[in-house]
Amino acid sequence: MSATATSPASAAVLETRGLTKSFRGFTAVDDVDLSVQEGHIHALIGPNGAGKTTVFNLLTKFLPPTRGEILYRGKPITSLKANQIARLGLVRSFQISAVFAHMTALENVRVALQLRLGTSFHFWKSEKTLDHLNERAMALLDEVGLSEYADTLTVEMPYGRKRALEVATTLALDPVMLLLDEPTQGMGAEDVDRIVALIKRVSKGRTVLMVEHNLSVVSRLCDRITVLARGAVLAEGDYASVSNDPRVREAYMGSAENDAEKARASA
Ligand SMILES: Nc1ncnc2c1ncn2[C@@H]1O[C@H](COP(=O)(O)OP(=O)(O)OP(=O)(O)O)[C@@H](O)[C@H]1O
Repeated sequence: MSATATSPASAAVLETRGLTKSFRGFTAVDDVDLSVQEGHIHALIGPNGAGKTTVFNLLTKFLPPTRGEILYRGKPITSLKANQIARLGLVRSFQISAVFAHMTALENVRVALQLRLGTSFHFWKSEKTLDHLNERAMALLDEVGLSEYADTLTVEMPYGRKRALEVATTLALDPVMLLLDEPTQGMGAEDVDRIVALIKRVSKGRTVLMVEHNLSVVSRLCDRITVLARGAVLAEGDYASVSNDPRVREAYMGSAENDAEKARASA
């Protein structure tokens, strides 16, 4: 989606300016300027230790920055807490703890819907309200392809399906923007394909920022990619441009060499 000529800044949903995080003198994230455009699926990639998780944790308020600013639709949100940005529509997904193992898939989505509505217990005693909730929860399960798992205990669901359930519980919060932390981590090829299709589907009308190691997933899904190396932005662009960038190739190779060196040293 391109910015209009008159208001180029207004198309950014999430931005950072000079975002920096130091851990006892070690700068893990160094002066990062990021701009995620409305409607994009944007990936944060980079070799091991590049600072991806730290940036993600800063954006989702799991960590406070040492310096810099975070803006949502042009307004500073640097000092807001995770629940406050969730209320603005910025919702983090893919935390396996976000679903309750001993509840069914349907119950999990219903709890997420109740959390969003946040109304009193008394309110939930109405049969009509409960019916409405069940309907909405079933629709969300259907959206992520889990209708047939509605009455299955989460603990008994295959790993890939649990992650799809997390997407359903996230959608229950009605996000404007989804923040996904390694959505295909630990998955086999079949589950990866399913999650790719799912992210494509649920990204319609939304903005997505994801940290992802699997470059094939990134190439299939993402409109824009920011490559981090040693805490700083090394390159940015679409998949073709960043994957052909010699600096990006070198950063990945360098990290592979470092890993090999570490492995040799510890052998
Ligand atoms: N709490 C912390 N205390 C000290 N150093 C940290 C902390 N968290 C991260 N780091 C360091 O910051 C750097 C960036 O780490 P981060 O986990 O953000 O990288 P990453 O790109 O997500 O890596 P990976 O792909 O391996 O998950 C690393 O050198 C890491 O050791």
